[in-house]
Amino acid sequence: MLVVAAALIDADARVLVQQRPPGKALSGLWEYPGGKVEPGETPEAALVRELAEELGIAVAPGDLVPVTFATGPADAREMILLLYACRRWQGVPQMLDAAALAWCDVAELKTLPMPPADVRFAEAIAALCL
Ligand SMILES: Nc1nc2c([nH]c(=O)n2[C@@H]2O[C@H](COP(=O)(O)OP(=O)(O)OP(=O)(O)O)[C@@H](O)[C@H]2O)c(=O)[nH]1
Repeated sequence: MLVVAAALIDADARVLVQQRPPGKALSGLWEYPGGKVEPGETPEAALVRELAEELGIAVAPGDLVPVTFATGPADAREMILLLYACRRWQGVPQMLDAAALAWCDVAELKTLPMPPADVRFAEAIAALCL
C-alpha cells in the first residue's frame, strides 16, 4: 500500500498536522495530511487530490518536494509512506476530514502522539525548517 503525506510549512516555519477522527484506524493520533495512492495515480497527483479533499487547498504538483519515506504495517498491510514538503498552496486549510488541525513548530511536533511510521519525520522536517 502506497501512502503519500505532506508537511505544509508556513512562513513562520510551522507545520500543519491533523488529528485522525474517531472511527478511523489510529484515531486520535496526529498525522500529516494525505492518504492512499489510488490505482493509476501518480503519488503527486494523489497528494494534490488528498490535500484538496482534506483541507480544501489547491497545490501544484511541482510544489511538492520529496523529503523522506517510511515503511511499516498499516491497515493489516505493508505500507510505504512518502513524505513531501510543501511551502506554497492556494486557499486556507480547513478541517474537512479531521478531528482537529494544528500549526506546530518542530519542537511541538516531536511531542505529539503520531502513528509509528511518522515518528522519525519530525527530524527530517527540522532539517528543512532550520
Ligand atoms: N494520511 C496519512 N496517513 C498515514 C500517516 N502515517 C500513517 O501511518 N498513515 C497511515 O496511512 C494510511 C492512510 O490512510 P488514510 O485513511 O489517511 O487514507 P485515505 O485518506 O485514502 O482514507 P480512506 O481509506 O478512508 O479513503 C492509514 O493506514 C494511516 O494510518 C500520515 O502521516 N498521514
